[in-house]
Amino acid sequence: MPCQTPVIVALDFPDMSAAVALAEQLDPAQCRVKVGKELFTSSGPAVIERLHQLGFEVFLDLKFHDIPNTTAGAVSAAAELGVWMVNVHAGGGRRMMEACREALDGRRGHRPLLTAVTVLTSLEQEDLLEVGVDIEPMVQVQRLARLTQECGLDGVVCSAREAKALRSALGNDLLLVTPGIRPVDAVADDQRRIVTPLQAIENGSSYLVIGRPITKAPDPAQALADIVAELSVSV
Ligand SMILES: O=c1ccn([C@@H]2O[C@H](COP(=O)(O)O)[C@@H](O)[C@H]2O)c(=O)[nH]1
Repeated sequence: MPCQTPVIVALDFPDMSAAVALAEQLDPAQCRVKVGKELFTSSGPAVIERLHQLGFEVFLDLKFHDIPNTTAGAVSAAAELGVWMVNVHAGGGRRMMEACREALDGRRGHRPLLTAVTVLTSLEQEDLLEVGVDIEPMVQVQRLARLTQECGLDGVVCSAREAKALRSALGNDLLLVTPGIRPVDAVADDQRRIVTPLQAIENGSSYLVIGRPITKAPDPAQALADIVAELSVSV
């Protein structure tokens, strides 16, 4: 059965056996899964294949950021793996994002969704200032989201704090993929621009990326079920 919820569980584990052990506790009808830099670096395409065998759609979250030719090749390689979504950094610029979109459009067969990271959810205004971006995260996110939309990508990765403003500025077609999700009683960890699951949906998020509040819970399946139950009043 295809996934019925907007939840994407981040499988941030050091190896394939730990990631698969967690995934086996989850139901592919209740969530998609995300493979990031740690897991993919340790395990490679084999972990994607195994997660597909378990019935999950996979978001390959490698946040490619390089020159256009290199990045277009990387997203094409991700498409070969059959992943559901792949992403780049919007900070790579217009020509990079257009090259990636064109590479996927020119493919035969499976085409993953292509999204671009705007401002990482671990960053706040002081962090941006230190790297020479002297504006609020909200303004920088809107600037990069507009550029992403102009380049014809499917969506952006942002905080759900920015979702409402993006919906009014850019409409309903752009997918808003939002990490930094924390249930009310959860710790923020290294995240800074956090939002609860229900508030994220109310703000206009398309997908909620949730890692530690589920994967580090005593009962991950129950933690996921609790979040899905919270959302079912609004989805
Ligand atoms: O801006 C971003 C982009 C990606 N992420 C990724 O999402 C998960 C969040 O995990 P939590 O344990 O729920 O904090 C993680 O894999 C990040 O690499 C993000 O947090 N923010």
